[in-house]
Amino acid sequence: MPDSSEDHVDVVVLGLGAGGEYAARKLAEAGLTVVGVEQELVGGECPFWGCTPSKLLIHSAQQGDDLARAAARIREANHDWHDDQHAGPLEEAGVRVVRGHGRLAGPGRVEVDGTTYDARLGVVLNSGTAPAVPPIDGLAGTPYWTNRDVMRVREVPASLVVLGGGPIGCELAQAFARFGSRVTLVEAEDRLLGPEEPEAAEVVTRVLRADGVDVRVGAELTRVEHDGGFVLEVGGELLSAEHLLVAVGRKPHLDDIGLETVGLDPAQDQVETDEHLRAGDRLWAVGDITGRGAFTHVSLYQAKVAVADLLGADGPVADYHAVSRVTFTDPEVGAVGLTEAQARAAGVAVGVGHADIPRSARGWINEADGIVKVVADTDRGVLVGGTVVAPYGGEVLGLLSAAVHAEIPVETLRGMHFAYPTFHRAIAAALADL
Ligand SMILES: Cc1cc2nc3c(=O)[nH]c(=O)nc-3n(C[C@H](O)[C@H](O)[C@H](O)COP(=O)(O)OP(=O)(O)OC[C@H]3O[C@@H](n4cnc5c(N)ncnc54)[C@H](O)[C@@H]3O)c2cc1C
Ligand SMILES: NC(=O)c1ccc[n+]([C@@H]2O[C@H](COP(=O)([O-])OP(=O)(O)OC[C@H]3O[C@@H](n4cnc5c(N)ncnc54)[C@H](O)[C@@H]3O)[C@@H](O)[C@H]2O)c1
Repeated sequence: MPDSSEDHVDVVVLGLGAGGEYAARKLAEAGLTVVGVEQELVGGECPFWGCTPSKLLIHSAQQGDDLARAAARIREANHDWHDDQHAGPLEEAGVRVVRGHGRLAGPGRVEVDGTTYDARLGVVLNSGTAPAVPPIDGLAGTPYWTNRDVMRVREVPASLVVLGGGPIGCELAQAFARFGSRVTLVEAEDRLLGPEEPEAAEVVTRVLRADGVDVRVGAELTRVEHDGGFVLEVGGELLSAEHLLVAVGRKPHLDDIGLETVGLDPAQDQVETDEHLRAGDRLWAVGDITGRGAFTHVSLYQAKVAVADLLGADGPVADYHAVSRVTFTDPEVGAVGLTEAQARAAGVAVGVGHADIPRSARGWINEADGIVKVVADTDRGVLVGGTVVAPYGGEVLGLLSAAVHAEIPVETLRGMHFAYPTFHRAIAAALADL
């Protein structure tokens, strides 16, 4: 048996996260020979350690279920961390799923365990990210949790320190507080959910505190010790906790995939792509590694664009002016497009409108906290961004997403019928405030 072999195919998809899985299936269904390379579980982070299990934890915590029920539903949803429900449909569509670590080996070429796949049309890179772990004194070697570990937890820790006040930290701090843990949330910057509107961060800070979370912003974790439990030095103070969850961002899988063989820098933290998601000669990139928003729906959106390009179809080009995102705290933080600060930095003639959810009829009835904020381009008379913090804020966001995406004139939006008494009616108040 030779040590190495070569195989000729139409397309190799390197990494089968959300976008890679979609692209591989669609390209195979279009009649191409497709190899999909995956080193862990087909489907990637979202179904096994990301979106789905975290939302199951959050839902159970909100319902007042115990953690054991959430844990059982997580195992049921992801088949006990088996990827049969992802790999099976791919193989049925004709994708050859190759298990192992893939590396680019020149334009259109991918090497996996001694076999080189030469892809006539090219390679779709979807290698995604892993949890980032900061170089904090004493942290390495302790049994800290990342999002990978926390989805397997079956017993509520008496106390939990969450490091990082981004979406993962805020969502899980609230869920564990509601399960009964004593939670401390430690954020280095001066507010939670840094990239989102400060008004949204204020609400989230308030509701987390109301849930009993000790929210510490502008706080630095400088030293970690573990001896049965954790002892953590935060701003000179010693905190003890049964567990520590590290949620300080993501590290892209880019340094060990042969980027240098296609003329790209393996030390870069994202892959530049054009409007067709092309990243180089016979190379496309989709998902978190493109730096266009680390969200499943962005990965899927990009994969659709890349597939159209690979098939030579007169398909859509990638457009990011109305990227939506939701942080699934209670209340949810839904946002689309630019924040006020981003719009000002982009030189937009900014107009801003606010509404407070508690002052709306539905907010008062439901005793709900939250805000609506809309950001307009006053020269063009359209919204360029919007944020809704409200119960079902991610659903209410749909109206603002359509408005920003389709550039519906503000005057047209103001003329709509807004049903009474709904949360989305607060958008009318924010538009009136512009
Ligand atoms: C806790 C958590 C909650 C989240 N919640 C949400 C949410 O509610 N909504 C939302 O939109 N997003 C959410 N996200 C983000 C979402 O999970 C990602 O944006 C999504 O997974 C898309 O990632 P991706 O397509 O870039 O690839 P990934 O899911 O990262 O998958 C990449 C795949 O490539 C494989 N791979 C990497 N390198 C190689 C190699 N060299 N050879 C072979 N295989 C390789 C990996 O094993 C992996 O399976 C959450 C993330 C986390 C961690
Ligand atoms: N609902 C959703 O869509 C959802 C949910 C979870 C995660 N995600 C995605 O996953 C990605 C990762 O999420 P995340 O929350 O880990 O990352 P993040 O980068 O969004 O937030 C990390 C936070 O940790 C803080 N931080 C960094 N180093 C720190 C330190 N040493 N001490 C204290 N704080 C520190 C940062 O200031 C930041 O606020 C995000 O980009 C997000 O897009 C999405």
